[in-house]
Order: sequence, then structure tokens, then C-alpha cells
Amino acid sequence: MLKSTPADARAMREAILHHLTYSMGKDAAHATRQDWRMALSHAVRDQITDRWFASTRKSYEAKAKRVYYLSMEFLIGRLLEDGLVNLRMLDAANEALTALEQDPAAVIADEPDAALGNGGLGRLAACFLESLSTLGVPALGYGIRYEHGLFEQKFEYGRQVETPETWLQQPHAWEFERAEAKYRLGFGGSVAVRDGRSVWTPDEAVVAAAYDTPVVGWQGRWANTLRLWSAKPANESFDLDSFNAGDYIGATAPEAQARTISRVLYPDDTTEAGKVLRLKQEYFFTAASLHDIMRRFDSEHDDIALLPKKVAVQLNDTHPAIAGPELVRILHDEKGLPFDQAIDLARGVLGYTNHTLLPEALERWSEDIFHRLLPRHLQIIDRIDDAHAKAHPDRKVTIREPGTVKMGELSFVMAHRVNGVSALHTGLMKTTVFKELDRLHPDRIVNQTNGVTPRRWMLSCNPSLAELITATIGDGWLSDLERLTELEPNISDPEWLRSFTAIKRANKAELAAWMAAEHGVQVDPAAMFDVQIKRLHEYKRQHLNILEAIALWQEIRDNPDAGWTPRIKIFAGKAAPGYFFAKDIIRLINDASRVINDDPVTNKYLKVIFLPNYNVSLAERLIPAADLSEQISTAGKEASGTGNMKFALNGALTIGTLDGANVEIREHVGPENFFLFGMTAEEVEARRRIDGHAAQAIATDPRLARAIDAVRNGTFSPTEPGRYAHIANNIAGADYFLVSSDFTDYWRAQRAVDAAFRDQDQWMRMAALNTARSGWFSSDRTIRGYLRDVWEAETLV
Ligand SMILES: [N-]=[N+]=N[C@]1([C@H](N)O)O[C@H](CO)[C@@H](O)[C@H](O)[C@H]1O
Repeated sequence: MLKSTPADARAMREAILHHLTYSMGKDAAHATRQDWRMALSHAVRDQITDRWFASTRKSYEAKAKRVYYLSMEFLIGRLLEDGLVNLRMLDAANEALTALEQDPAAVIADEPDAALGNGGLGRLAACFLESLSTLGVPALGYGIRYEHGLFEQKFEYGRQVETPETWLQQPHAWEFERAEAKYRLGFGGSVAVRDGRSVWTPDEAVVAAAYDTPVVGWQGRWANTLRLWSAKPANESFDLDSFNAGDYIGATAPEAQARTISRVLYPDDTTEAGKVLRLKQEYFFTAASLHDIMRRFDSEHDDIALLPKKVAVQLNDTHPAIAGPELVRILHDEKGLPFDQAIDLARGVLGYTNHTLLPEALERWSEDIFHRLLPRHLQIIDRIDDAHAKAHPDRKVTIREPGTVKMGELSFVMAHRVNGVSALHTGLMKTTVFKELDRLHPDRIVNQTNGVTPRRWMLSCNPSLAELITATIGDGWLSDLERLTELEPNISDPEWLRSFTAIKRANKAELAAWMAAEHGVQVDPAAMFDVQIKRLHEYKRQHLNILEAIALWQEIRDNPDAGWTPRIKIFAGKAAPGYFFAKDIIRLINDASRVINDDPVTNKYLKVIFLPNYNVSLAERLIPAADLSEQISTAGKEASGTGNMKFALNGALTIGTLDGANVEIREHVGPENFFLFGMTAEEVEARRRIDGHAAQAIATDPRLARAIDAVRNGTFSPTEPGRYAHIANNIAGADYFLVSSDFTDYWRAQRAVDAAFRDQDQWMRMAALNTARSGWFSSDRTIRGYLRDVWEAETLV
């Protein structure tokens, strides 16, 4: 690893002190930790800004094709350490802060997470921006500058309680307000035809104001822009008359009304919100982004036919699907192009990524809401649908249905490429939700299996593992992750494996110390750390995991001296506030953990912990310390998963189903290094058709029956015995996600995990092989796929 020089540390110290004085207006004696963090952030931002300007200049000079990534979510997390790591200045910063008698880890951890996303979709967008910069692709991310990101999660008596997230209520070092980049947008109103042209006259207006955050890539060779839009009142003017009349609320109402659009992130993951404000948010950021994109294009090119050659816009799910009709409106209504040419140009620009097949997640807006909010766009969608019908007279699919606008179909018809996020998911798109459209457009669907950035998810969160890898194969792996395979010959070297093992053990000890300090939980770092961290959702089956824990607890109680493998089951994850069944699963896990952890007979063999307020920073703390990664979704339901990739790269073994990217992880790491269980997607469909499939499973597995009984009879809620009867009844009844039918095989696989973990050398060899063979899951590889198959754009470094 390129060690920073004392000069670097000295220069860094100078830069920190400069910003402490002139940016924070503080001297060292009176500076708070936040002041030191901001001063360091400004020092890093200076370094990034130079590279940022150089990248932007090069893009303009090259008249390069730009990639625009439109996403309602960017789950960024913290940016200070990411900047230091990508600029290779972390050591210099640590030395400088230490010399200034500051605790570097505490200063860096003082930064709030930018939690502008719900889960995988939002984090993927953040990993993609970092990879786009690392590869030197001229690109911009466009999203919303929510005042409140994903809610804070606290537990009160085991129940999830949500409180507003407040990242912007403290100074934010990374953004630049762009006063000149403002766009006036409209809603509602009516459409009239004048001189043969449709003219939309909105009756509500709002201004989108841009805030830019630089996103630097590995080694600081390139930096792109993340432009987030904030909603401002159309007329800046403060209503002084109302104020003077004492109507203080009235006086501020216009501003409050406007700000509502970018006030808060909708906390639903894979479920559509379906609220008017949500559609307003979707149009707000999409329209502002398209105006900004067209302004930039027009400033560089005067031949509109060049648009698809110079502009690639990727729709991160259907949330920005209005981009199709809006681009057609701009090209046809404003620029006067013929309608069909406008559609063709727009299609040449747009790519659409589908992230889920869950019916409740596919956005369908009511015609009424659409007409009220976007009357002109509804007309344009109807014309797009008619044009598609004319081009495909035998089609058995439409964008419009009576009273409904289907955003998935609209996105598909308006995109030149549509992709899924894992091989299995893309295959299922062709045989389920998009079967007919795939028949009509056989070469439109392509696969782009997800990936994660190794800079944040290995080098930054697991520096000691990164050190060992670089000491073994050099540091080329950080920009070419598939070179991790060069580690393989070393795995049979006992010395090397001891180092690898010691790193995992040290990470576990560090996590154990943190859990003791922050949550008063005592765990033995020698035990197996079995981790399931992701949003709470029935298809992700956290309830299957806790059911297995309950059965294991019962079995250990029966036979404490049977030589059990000590295990710590760690859960973390938020449930959408309105998803009550998921919130009850959280409460059950907390109630069960209290009973199991307090049981003197069993708690040296099994503990269950649910850590509150899961976010990017907590994931960075947990993943390097995991032995076992739980990826146990009902096959066919998890489009990809990305946590699964982060765990494998950090030397955790996966217990999982053949779902999403688990399939490709198992192919890459080898079936012998993966604990597979459960039905395949096809078997799931077949099993679901059997009446009483859950009862059948329970009848053949007394262990399952007993565990369900414990949930039903109040074992974990003695003060309210029936508290979890509905969960037990669901698992034993309809059981749509086949918890009961997959239980027996899950139990078998978990016991195989126990046996394997007892042979630590063998386990660590399997773990090291997971690290060595997971390089393909880099988001750099994914972005190279999009560049080749979807965007046809070049890199400039
Ligand atoms: N929405 N959505 N979809 C998801 C995730 N929940 O955010 O997108 C993620 C990113 O593509 C996928 O990994 C995950 O399987 C899928 O469920």
C-alpha cells in the first residue's frame, strides 16, 4: 500500500488547521469534534474539487457522450472516509489528526450518514456513481435532496419506533448550492391546442434548485457530479401582507407547500407509495434533470438528431419513468419535432432497470391522479400507447388500462434497453411480468448483474484484509477486482491462512467490543457470527431465521451437552412504517432474543441480537466481522441482493437459496463453498399450488411444529400470549413465502454449517476462497457491462 509521507501528514495538518480557522472560525483550543470533522472534510474537498473541475473540463473538451443516472434514491452513507480512501490520504489524515491530539476514528464517525435511500436500489446507485468516476465515465447522478432521509429506528419494548432523520440539521461539507441551476416546473392546470400545438398551462409551480456533490473515484483520477434537487417556492416573495396581518402560517404557506416535495424520502422498499406527493416527487426530479440535460446538450450541440449519440439516461426502476413522456413533451411540444421522431429520439436515449417482480412494487398510477397532476403527459402516454399498438397490431399488452397508467410497461416501451439485475431475475422478467413485451421486442432485455464498489466495501470497511491482499498480490485488485483470484495459491499456505484467520477474528473482537459498549451485549468472538442484515420483508424471510433459532434453542435445552457450535445470530433492518406484519417480526425477534439470551442453559451456545437503526455505516461495521451470511429469500423473490456480494468479498460463507445473485455467487465461489438449501423458483411455484403445503411440512417435521407452537403460545410474550399468534397462523396457514416448506432443509443446512465451523482451518479456507472468487461482483464490472450493452459510452481515463 502506497504509504503517505510525513510531508503528506504535515500538509494535511496544515490544511486542517487552515480550514479550522478560516472555514469553521475556530481555534484548536475551542474546536469541537464536529469542527475538526468539518475542517478535515473541507481539506479533502479541496483535493477533490481540483480533480472535479479537471474532469468536467475534459468532458466538455471531448464533447463526450454523458451518462445520466436518474434515481429517487442514493444511499450514500458517509463521504469523508470514502474521499480519504479514494485519494489515498487516509494514513496522512490519521497521522495529522493524531498529531493534533484528535481521535481519527471518532472524528470520521462524527459524520451523519446521508441516508437518501431505502435499501439495495439506493445503495446500488451510490456504488454505481463511485464506479463511474473510477472508470472515468463522464456522468451525473440526479436525485432529490431530501431534508429528511430514511427514518431513524429505535426500539421501545422491542417495537420499532420511527423518528425523522436529520442529516441536514448540521453542516454538510460535501455539497455546493448552484444558484444558477434552477428550473421552474409545473403541475396540474390544463392543455389547449393553439396553432396545432398542444400548450400545457400548469396551475401550480415549484422551482427545482440544484445542490452538487462531487463523487471521486479510485486514486482520484476522475470525479463526477451528484446533482440533487431541492424544492423552492416559485415566487421567492415572502407574503408580507399576511404576515403583517398576523397570519404567520399563511405568510409561510407557499414556501412550506413547495418544500414539501423534497421534504422526506418515502420509506417503502419494493412497495409503491401510490400517493400524489410521491408522483409529484418523481416528476419534480425527473423534469428538472431532463431540463438540465437538454440545457447542457443544447450548449454543446445544435443537431438534435445527435441526442442519443451524446446522452444516455438510465432509469433506476420506474420511479423516473415519467422521463419518457417528459422528453417527448420537450422534443415535440417545445422544440416542435414530429411526435414519432420525438419518441424515437427519446427511446434512443433511455435505458430502464427493473429491480423487482413483486406485484405490489410495480408502479401503477390512477388515471385520475395522473390527469390532475400531469394532464399533458397523460395525453402523450396515450399517443405513445397508440403508436405502439399501431407498430404491433397483435400485441397483448398495453401501457394504459381503464383508470390506470402502468409505469413498468411505459418504461419498457420508451427504452431501447431494459435490464434485470441478476441472471435469474432477468430470466424471470422474460417469463413473467414482461413476457409479452419480450416477445414483441426480443433483443431489448439484457442482464446486468449487480455489483458493489470494493473501495468502500473492502478497503475502507476492512482495511486489515485489504492490507493482507495487497501484501500478497499488489494493489491492482482495487481497480481490477477479478485479480483476487491470484490469492488462491496462498490459501493452502498455513502461514497466510493464519493471517487471514487472525484478521477475521480481530474484526469480530472489534465488533464484540462495540456491541458491548453501545448495546450492553456480551458475545464471545470465538462463536460463529451469523448475520442477516437487510430491510424487513416477508420475502427476505427473517421469520424463517428466527424460527430456526427458536428450534435450535429448544433443541439445546433438551440436550445441552450435545456439543453445540456456539452461535450469535445478529439481525438488523428497518420495516416500512406501514408494514405491520414486518414490524411484528421485529418485535418477535426482540422478544425471543430476550428469552433466549437470558436462558442460562443455552446462552453459551446461542444468542440473538437485533441491532437498531441499520444503515450504511452499521453495515460497514458488521460485514467484515461476519462468518455466515444469511441470504434466505423465497426463490424468485429477491431480484439480486447486494449484501450477499459484500459478505462473500469479506470472507463470510453464504447460507442461501437459489435466488437472485446467490445463484451467480455460488457459481463463482464453487458449490462446495456455499451452503445451499430450499426450493428453486420453479419448485416454489409448484409447491404454492399444493393446498395445505404448510400443514404438510409441519406434519412431517415435529421440530418445526414445536417452534411454531412456541411462537403461537406466548413463550416469548408471556404477558400477552396471543401477541404472535398471527405470525404462527400465517406460517402454518397460507405461508405465501413458504417458510414452513423450506424449514426442514434450512435446518439441515444450518447443521451442516455447525459441523463445518467446528473445523476452523477448513472453514477459513472456504472463506478465503469466497474472497478470492468474488471479484466479478465489483460494480466496476457491472458498469463496464452497461457501457457496452446499454449506454455505448466511452471512458476518458
Ligand atoms: N426496489 N428494489 N429492489 C431491490 C432492493 N430492494 O432495493 O433492488 C436491489 C438493487 O438492484 C436488489 O438487489 C434487490 O434484490 C431488490 O429487491
